Amino acid sequence: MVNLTEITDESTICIVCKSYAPHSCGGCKQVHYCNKLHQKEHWKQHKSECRAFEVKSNEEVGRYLVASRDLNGGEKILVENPVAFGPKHVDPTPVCLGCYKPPHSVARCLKCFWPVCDPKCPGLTDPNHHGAECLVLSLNRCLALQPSGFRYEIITPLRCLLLQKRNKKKWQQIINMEAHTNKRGVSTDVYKFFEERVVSHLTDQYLSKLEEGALPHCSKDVIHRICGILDVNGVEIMAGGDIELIALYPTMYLMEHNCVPNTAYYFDPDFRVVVKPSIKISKGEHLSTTYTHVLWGTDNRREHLKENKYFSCKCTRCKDRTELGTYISALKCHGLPGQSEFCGGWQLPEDPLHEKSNWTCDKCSATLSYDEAKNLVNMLAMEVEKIVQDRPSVEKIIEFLNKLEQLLHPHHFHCYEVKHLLIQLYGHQDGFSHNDLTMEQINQKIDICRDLLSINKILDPGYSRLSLYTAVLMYELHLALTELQSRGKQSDNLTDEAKQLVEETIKILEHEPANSPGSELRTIAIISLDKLKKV
Ligand SMILES: C[S@@+](CC[C@H](N)C(=O)[O-])C[C@H]1O[C@@H](n2cnc3c(N)ncnc32)[C@H](O)[C@@H]1O
Repeated sequence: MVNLTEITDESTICIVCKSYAPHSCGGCKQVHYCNKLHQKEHWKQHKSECRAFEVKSNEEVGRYLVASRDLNGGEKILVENPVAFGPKHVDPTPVCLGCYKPPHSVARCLKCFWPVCDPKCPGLTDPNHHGAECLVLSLNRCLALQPSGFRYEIITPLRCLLLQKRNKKKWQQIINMEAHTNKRGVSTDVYKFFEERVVSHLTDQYLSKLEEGALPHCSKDVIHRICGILDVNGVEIMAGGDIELIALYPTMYLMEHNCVPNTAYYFDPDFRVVVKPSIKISKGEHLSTTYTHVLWGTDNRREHLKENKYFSCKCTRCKDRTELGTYISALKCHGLPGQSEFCGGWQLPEDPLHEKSNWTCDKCSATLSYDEAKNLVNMLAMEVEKIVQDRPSVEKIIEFLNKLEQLLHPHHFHCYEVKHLLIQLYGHQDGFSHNDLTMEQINQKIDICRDLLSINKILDPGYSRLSLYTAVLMYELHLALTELQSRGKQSDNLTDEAKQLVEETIKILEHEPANSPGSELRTIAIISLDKLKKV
């Protein structure tokens, strides 16, 4: 029978001498020491980094983080390892459970028979990766011999459950996270979904085969709670290629949501997270991140947050009809019925914090119902999705864009997406290489890039969430400026700007995971910068 207590605990390491470190800094709890002497020795260096924030709480948000001193863009305010991580509990990517690379088509773990990259993958016996859960998965090897015997959704919940034996502190950290269980009752769709996909399968196929008392807390309620905790607090990690994982971090999860976040984060190859301010943060300000997509309109963002994170966002961007002057949700006003001339105004939600607000024009008295506005945007969403998937000719995209701009503000998120596609095809599609473009087309590409960059600057001032979008815009803008130069539009300013744009592209993509589109663009940008320097 499996003895789960035999699996060893991790130790923390002294920052000074790398030996076992049972003490942590009382201020930030982020740095560990073997003894008081090393802590004292390290204080001179540590004091400027210590205690970047404190934990506070209020009724509306629960716990949140507040800057305990003025914070500058570059500094690391939090570096921490995950308490648990693994394949996503919803739509997981099949991975080798030892190293999270794609599994080999026939290689199997020799104990539990789950797919792996190589039976000798070191992570398979490491309890911080596959080692612990392998003991439980081995209890049902017969299932692993069936073609659909691997339900990756259960892995991360199982890893969380196993912490009650392996590391009580981490177990407490997880189980104390918010799960919004009261909004995920038995009759809800979310409950039914997890009951079917995770809870029953994990219980019936594996946990029921454990010795009685091997895992004291493994009832269906506890597993549902863990699924809620992963939904509400889990952070998605792009682990290279198309692989996405999910992780729970012991402090980072306390950061509240804001639709214009003031922090950015990235992961190192061991999934340690590093959080930095993306803009200057003054003492007393709340530290925030974004739980949703920055380029969605207010209605979509708030709906997503309500459904998945169980709160109604009331941030400055959500409160403002124009979304900080970007007009990213605005529709073109077509005036009052019977009116032949356009008033030149924009239809915006009358009260964006009201779930089904009417839309009113900012110039005339024309009004749209919530449903009329929503139906129009949803109908166009399908057309935009098709265009983005099919990537038709540049001519077709321009034609579609003209149609969109008859109905929407040129900054509307649908127009944004189509324009972002257009600037990647202008200069690269057959017959539209930069050489082939007319001056009008090059100038159009330049104008679109500048316009979209100005939106990104407002909605994501520190490039924390739109790094790839921004980097593509900067790189494409540099290509268009370089083409202008090559046509004899000599100007030192153009060269300087092109160089700065490539330098910025490289910087923005600094922490992109290997083999991702971001890291590929970064490599291309490094080569381009080299060429520009030679010119
Ligand atoms: C990842 S947790 C953050 C930590 C949480 N406040 C706690 O005390 O455990 C996400 C939850 O915090 C709350 N929250 C985060 N940002 C919020 C915001 N801007 N407004 C209201 N509630 C928020 C919501 O309950 C949300 O589901």
